[in-house]
Amino acid sequence: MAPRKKLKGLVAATITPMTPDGKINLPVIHQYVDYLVNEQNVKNVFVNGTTGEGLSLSIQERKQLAEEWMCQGKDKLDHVIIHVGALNLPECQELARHAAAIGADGIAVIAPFFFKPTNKDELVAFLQKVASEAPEVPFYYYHIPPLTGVKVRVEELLDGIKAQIPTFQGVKFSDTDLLDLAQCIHKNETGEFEFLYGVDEQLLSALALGVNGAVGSTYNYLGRQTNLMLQAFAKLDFALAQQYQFLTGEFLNFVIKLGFGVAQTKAVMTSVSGIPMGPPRLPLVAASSEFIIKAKAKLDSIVWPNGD
Ligand SMILES: CC(=O)N[C@@H]([C@@H](O)[C@H](O)[C@H](O)CO)[C@@H](O)CC(=O)C(=O)O
Repeated sequence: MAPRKKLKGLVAATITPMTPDGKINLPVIHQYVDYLVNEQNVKNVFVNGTTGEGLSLSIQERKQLAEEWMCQGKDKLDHVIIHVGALNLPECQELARHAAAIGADGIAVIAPFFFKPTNKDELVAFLQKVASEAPEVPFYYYHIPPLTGVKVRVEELLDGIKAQIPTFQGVKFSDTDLLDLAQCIHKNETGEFEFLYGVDEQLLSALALGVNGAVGSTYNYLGRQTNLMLQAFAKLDFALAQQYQFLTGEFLNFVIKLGFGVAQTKAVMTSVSGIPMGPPRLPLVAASSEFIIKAKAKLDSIVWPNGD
């Protein structure tokens, strides 16, 4: 087997394009891949996660989307990570086997959040049963306590994890607890695990702690500017890196006040890229036209450093 390319840099948490009548819109993905690669310089994707409304899709739809991303991303994308988390173990396992069969570069799993694991051992037991169905595929734990309500600290979860989950590759860390994140990276002295940060408005702080990359919704349409922030950081030009973070933050601060979630992300992406992302699926409802106009005007008003 060829040595695995290390996952670093930006990963777009993909949106699931939908038709106006609410079906998944697979033909759009070809254009979507080209847009990410050519316009945003983003070559990694995280499919069927939060932004992709993964938990609102049927198993069949999730498989079709995973297949389409693999097919359209071939020779264009570096990493296609498929989120296979669900509320029940058999569905997670089925999706993990499917992701392995289609050659996914990694799988990720959130904690189940109806009946929740109450401690590290229960959570790891669940993750292990999913990971073992795809024994050749790198496994990421998707930590997103604001949505799952599962607050097991990741630094605890890491202790002994490789013995229980030999494919354990890292964590998609979508939480603001930077103490937990810092302790994870501190424990990862040998660098065997990857940490991908998931709170886009705070990425610069996570870079300072040593994360390998980031998975997020805004890298769909602010990937180019965020990549420039990563470059500035790598060159130790912290003042420039801060400017980029402040400006992406200015946009997010503005839209968060208006009410910002996956439905609004779909609308912003449609308006920035011109690719029709369609409406979200219930219980989410489409962004208002007032939101779309205000968000677009805000984005257009931002003056990026060096005219980028
Ligand atoms: C709660 C949430 O949706 N968080 C987003 C962020 O990218 C978020 O949209 C961004 O930081 C703006 O707040 C990601 O962490 C989600 C994500 O990566 C995914 O779709 O799987």
